[in-house]
Amino acid sequence: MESLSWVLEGQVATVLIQRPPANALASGLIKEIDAVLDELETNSDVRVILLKGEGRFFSAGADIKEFTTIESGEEFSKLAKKGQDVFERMENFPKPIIAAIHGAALGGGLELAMGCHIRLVSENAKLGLPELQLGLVPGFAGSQRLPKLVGRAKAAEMLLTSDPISGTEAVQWGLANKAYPEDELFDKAKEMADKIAKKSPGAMKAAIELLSYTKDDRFYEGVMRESDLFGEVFVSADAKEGISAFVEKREPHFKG
Ligand SMILES: C/C=C/C(=O)SCCNC(=O)CCNC(=O)[C@H](O)C(C)(C)COP(=O)(O)OP(=O)(O)OC[C@H]1O[C@@H](n2cnc3c(N)ncnc32)[C@H](O)[C@@H]1OP(=O)(O)O
Repeated sequence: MESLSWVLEGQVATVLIQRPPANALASGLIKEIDAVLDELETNSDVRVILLKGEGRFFSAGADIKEFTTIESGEEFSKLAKKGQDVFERMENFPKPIIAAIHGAALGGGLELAMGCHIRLVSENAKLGLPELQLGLVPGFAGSQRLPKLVGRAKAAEMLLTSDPISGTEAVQWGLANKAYPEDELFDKAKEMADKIAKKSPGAMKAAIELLSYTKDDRFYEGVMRESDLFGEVFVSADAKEGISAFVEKREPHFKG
């Protein structure tokens, strides 16, 4: 694997995203996450998974530079579907997955974190879905998971303003479980992972299966619609402007 590694400490597998400078989720990295899940699922020494990012951020989202190489809306929708499937697999994964988020979890990075069962954050982390700043919409099920966690009004604010919230706010808003000073985050996350790892694997698997019944058919309809709209919006002139503006490090000017 190029951008992902994992190490077993006790019964906890710590998975590290290693794709400098921003741990951007290129399509290859999403496939690597899927492949790592295969390994972790069958390895009976692994009881709990702790996911974190190397460097300055957890993950700054899908790889915006890779977007410039995608030509059709269909291809873009396909990219979204792959991310949706992998993050859905994570949410239903038979072993608990904890995200330890420092720096930033933006766009696809936050969608990855929302696919985890528990989110621990640094107080100063930035969490958001800034896709509209690029002339896009979320594509990895964020449009459906975020309102379930924070409610529709706060999700609307986060989507429409593109402004991130801090780790401290994320806990107040129900998006994250606990916030810590950044230098304590990984130790605290490992402590929680070790505690959970002592539980019965069979009971943990059953508990996770039970949690999945809180999602209804509308969620899956919304996720399908999201990948369609992700592709439709991508072919607009505004999306081209938003993506170019990011690459050129300037403000976008959307004409509609
Ligand atoms: C379906 C999913 C869709 C999506 O996920 S769309 C993407 C949503 N994410 C975003 O829009 C976040 C974009 N990034 C940012 O807002 C900022 O960056 C940060 C807040 C994460 C960090 O800001 P700062 O500390 O000022 O650093 P910096 O110079 O902007 O970034 C460092 C390097 O990282 C690259 N980078 C950051 N995010 C991404 C990304 N998402 N895809 C590709 N590259 C990214 C930059 O370009 C730059 O690189 P260089 O040093 O070569 O100029």
